[in-house]
Amino acid sequence: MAVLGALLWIAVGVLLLVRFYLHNLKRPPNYPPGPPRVPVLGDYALLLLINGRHLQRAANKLAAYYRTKMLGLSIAGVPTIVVNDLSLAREILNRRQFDGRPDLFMARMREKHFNRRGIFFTDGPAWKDQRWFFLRHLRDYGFGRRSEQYELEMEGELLQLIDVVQYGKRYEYEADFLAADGYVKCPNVFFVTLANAFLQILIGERYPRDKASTLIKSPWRHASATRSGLLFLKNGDDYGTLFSYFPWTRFIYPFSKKYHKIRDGMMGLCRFVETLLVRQQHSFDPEHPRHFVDLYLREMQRHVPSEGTITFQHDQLVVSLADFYLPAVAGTAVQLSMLLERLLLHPEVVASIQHEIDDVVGHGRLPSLSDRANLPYTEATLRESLRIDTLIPSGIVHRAMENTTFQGYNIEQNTLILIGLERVNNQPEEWGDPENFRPTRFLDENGSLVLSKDRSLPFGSGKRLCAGETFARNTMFLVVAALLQHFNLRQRPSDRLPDVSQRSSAFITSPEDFWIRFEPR
Ligand code: HEM
Repeated sequence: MAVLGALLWIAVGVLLLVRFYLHNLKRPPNYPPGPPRVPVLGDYALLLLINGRHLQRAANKLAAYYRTKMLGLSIAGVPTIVVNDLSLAREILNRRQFDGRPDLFMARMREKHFNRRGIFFTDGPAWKDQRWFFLRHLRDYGFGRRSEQYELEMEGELLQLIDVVQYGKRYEYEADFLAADGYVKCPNVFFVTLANAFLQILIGERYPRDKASTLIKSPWRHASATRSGLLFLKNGDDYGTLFSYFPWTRFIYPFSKKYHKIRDGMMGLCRFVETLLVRQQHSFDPEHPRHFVDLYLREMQRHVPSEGTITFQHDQLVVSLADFYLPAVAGTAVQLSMLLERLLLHPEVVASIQHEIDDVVGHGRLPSLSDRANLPYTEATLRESLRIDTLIPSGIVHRAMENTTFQGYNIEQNTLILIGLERVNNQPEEWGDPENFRPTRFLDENGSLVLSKDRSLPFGSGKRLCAGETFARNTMFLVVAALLQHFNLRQRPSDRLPDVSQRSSAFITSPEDFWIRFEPR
């Protein structure tokens, strides 16, 4: 009897082991090449071990080891595919089955009550309604078509920026980004300009220079809206962080520290958006919508929510607006800073841009969007910066919405899909010398811009293409052209040249904050 009992226990043990193996360790059939499945954290632990500061580069290393452009991983038991090739990336981003987003806890951390809201990390009808509404109504304000109003307002902001960097601090809060010796801190110096450009579109208001401290310093315990947003961008990661797979780890030190940075960052940003909304709601008249937020508030009134519908509600608006504010201000400021670092390393590029602007625009007025077509070298430099310094190294994670196949491999529903945008934009087979910052790669022998030469994907592609691409490109062009028309770039004599290999990467890639002087030409 005792032997029978022992045999029974052994059989149960073996069955449990087989079940554990099948569920946790065995790679799914016909799955892209990659490492064996590791229990618990899965390949996330492996990526952290290989390069914890840069998960996209860790995935590149694994892909090179397995000689594949499509790496099959398992992140805490969730099948995950990393695509590291331009044509595969284009193909997958343009297949509707891959337009989903996973329901990550990191994404839920962005909402007061941990609901899934906004545009970045939602899918299905709620995402479609939000994205459509935002783009439909922002299209006329520089998000699609050119907008006279946006361009006029931008001109005002740029004149102020030029004054700020040339004549220095006038208000106490400006000490945050203006030093007494005339040097300015990047990316902070761009926060007011970019926030005002965006807020004028959204709520028809800007913060004049004497009142712009709100955009830099927060009245609350935490950082300002933009710096709060940066906390989220610099502490989140491509895979959704550990909290997405084991939310309970947020209670355990040292993980709790990181958790609070992400959570407090997003709460700070949402609180800022809430205060903007309260002001608008007080004076809202549905008969006379004044700006985008009024149009949304009117839609909220019209929209009778059916059970389970979450579109056009207050909390949805807050997170969606945060999803626009975050890249429009924090993201664009970081991208501009990375470009300035490149320009410090390449004074010959600065000289060529200045030469072009002097020829085409002169000094009597600021460069405008009408000049863009006549400033191909400047435009090519911006494109080269977006390519070589890919802001979001793995894009925003996608989700397979149904069982399907891709390149002959089986892709299960709910597989996570990461597109190695940084790798794609720097793939040697595509670019020849991707490591060189060379704007002329986008020009022909006459110096004209050839758009077909720009195969980079800094903004993604397909239905989930960045919603702010046009706005970002236009705004960056205007800022860079205005600054280089007026100034040369100088570093402190004691500072070393930027080392772009030292940038860290989380949800976005970003350099350490640095100081620069805009010296009048
Ligand atoms: C240099 C600046 C920017 C870069 C490099 C960038 C890049 C990206 C990338 C790679 C994605 C993910 C695409 C995907 O899921 O496949 C994205 C999504 C998005 N971007 Fe941007 N972006 C920038 C600026 C902006 C601006 C200025 C805005 C709005 C004001 C914006 C709004 C969005 C939104 C709302 C999404 C989510 C789209 C969706 O899921 O449907 N971005 N961006």
